[in-house]
Amino acid sequence: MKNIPLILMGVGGVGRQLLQHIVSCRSLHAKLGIHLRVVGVCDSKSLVVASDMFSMGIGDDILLEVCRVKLDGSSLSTLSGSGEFQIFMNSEMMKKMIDVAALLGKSTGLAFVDCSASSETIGVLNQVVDSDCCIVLANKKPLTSTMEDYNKLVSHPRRIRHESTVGAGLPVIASLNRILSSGDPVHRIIGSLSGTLGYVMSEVEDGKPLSQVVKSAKSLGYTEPDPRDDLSGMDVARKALILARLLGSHINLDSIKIESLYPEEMGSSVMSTEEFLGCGISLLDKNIRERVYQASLNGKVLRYVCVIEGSRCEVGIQEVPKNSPLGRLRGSDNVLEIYSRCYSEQPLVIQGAGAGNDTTACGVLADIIDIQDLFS
Ligand SMILES: NC(=O)C1=CN([C@@H]2O[C@H](COP(=O)(O)OP(=O)(O)OC[C@H]3O[C@@H](n4cnc5c(N)ncnc54)[C@H](OP(=O)(O)O)[C@@H]3O)[C@@H](O)[C@H]2O)C=CC1
Ligand SMILES: N[C@@H](CC=O)C(=O)O
Repeated sequence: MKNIPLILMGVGGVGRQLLQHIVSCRSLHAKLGIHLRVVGVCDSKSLVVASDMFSMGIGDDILLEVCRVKLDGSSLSTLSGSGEFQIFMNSEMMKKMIDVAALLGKSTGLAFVDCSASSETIGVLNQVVDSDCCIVLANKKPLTSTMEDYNKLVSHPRRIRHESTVGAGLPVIASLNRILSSGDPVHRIIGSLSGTLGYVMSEVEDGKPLSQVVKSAKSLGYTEPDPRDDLSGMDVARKALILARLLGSHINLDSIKIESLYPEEMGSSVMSTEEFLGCGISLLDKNIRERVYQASLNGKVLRYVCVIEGSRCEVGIQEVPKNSPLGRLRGSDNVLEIYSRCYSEQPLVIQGAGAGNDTTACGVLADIIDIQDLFS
């Protein structure tokens, strides 16, 4: 049986769903000759590490209790069953993860799975690649930091997987890698890459107020922890940057033209997420309703579109024909058109659910299985 030891960072919507998938896929994975051994799980404050990380990992009953505890909003330090695991808090966490990476990385191998939404994980990830660890990301921030961080993280392409950073569970990165590795140059990507903004645009088009729709998107697990990351266009810009860098552009986030759906006065330095959702956002209802109406007069609909073409990389609202691939998009679906030498007249089109905890966690799990060859 091939053992894949892993540490999960982030047990929010996606991380919890991943743990549940890992537990429920035990017999399927056993048939494939694979065992996923979870040796550590952390959130923003605590790290739980298996006492016997070389052969046992954290038991499934405890992994499911981790999910229950986090869903209740409690701290991981309230977990029962001491002896099987140890808990490290705050500043001890990072040191412990790097120690575990040094112990397991070059012996059994170890995968760090980042399902957080934080840029604080970049420091750990940068260090554990030096211990030959693998990295699997749903979190876009590590790949959208500086070019130096990016180059370090992708320096061993076999050891990094990040399919869920763009299009959730859709095979976007894998498809692009296949095209690029065959020498077929990609010259244009256009698409709708935000499940939240796709859902928002199609629901607003159906007459619902933006403020109500964004709250639904949050409760459906589509938004970032702070939905302003979606509404500012920043989350789509991160996806665009990941794609542009994959195509070979040496650009940073500040090279991307980004249209925000809210003004600076509603930014995170001015009001909390709760204040924004409680009263700020309803002030945006009228403007978007008018824009939708104006577009409809021309037989068009609004979509939040990402365009990458040569050195041009921009994300923002466009009026598109109702009866076009972008215009027909509904709900949280993403669509991506890829134009290359082989796909010149008719693009390669990838479409489907582009957000949600289940599909995202499936994408992460498939990435972990995809690196199985690196483990014994
Ligand atoms: N939801 C979706 O449809 C998709 C999400 N993604 C990405 O998946 C990631 C997770 O999203 P989601 O689960 O919705 O987010 P949540 O906000 O639900 O969960 C985030 C988790 O990360 C933890 N965390 C925060 N800081 C750190 C840190 N420094 N170290 C370790 N853990 C930390 C949080 O801890 P605490 O509980 O203590 O706050 C929380 O458990 C995001 O990066 C998102 O962009 C990607 C594709 C689709
Ligand atoms: N908030 C994101 C989640 C996936 O990356 C989105 O809405 O697309």
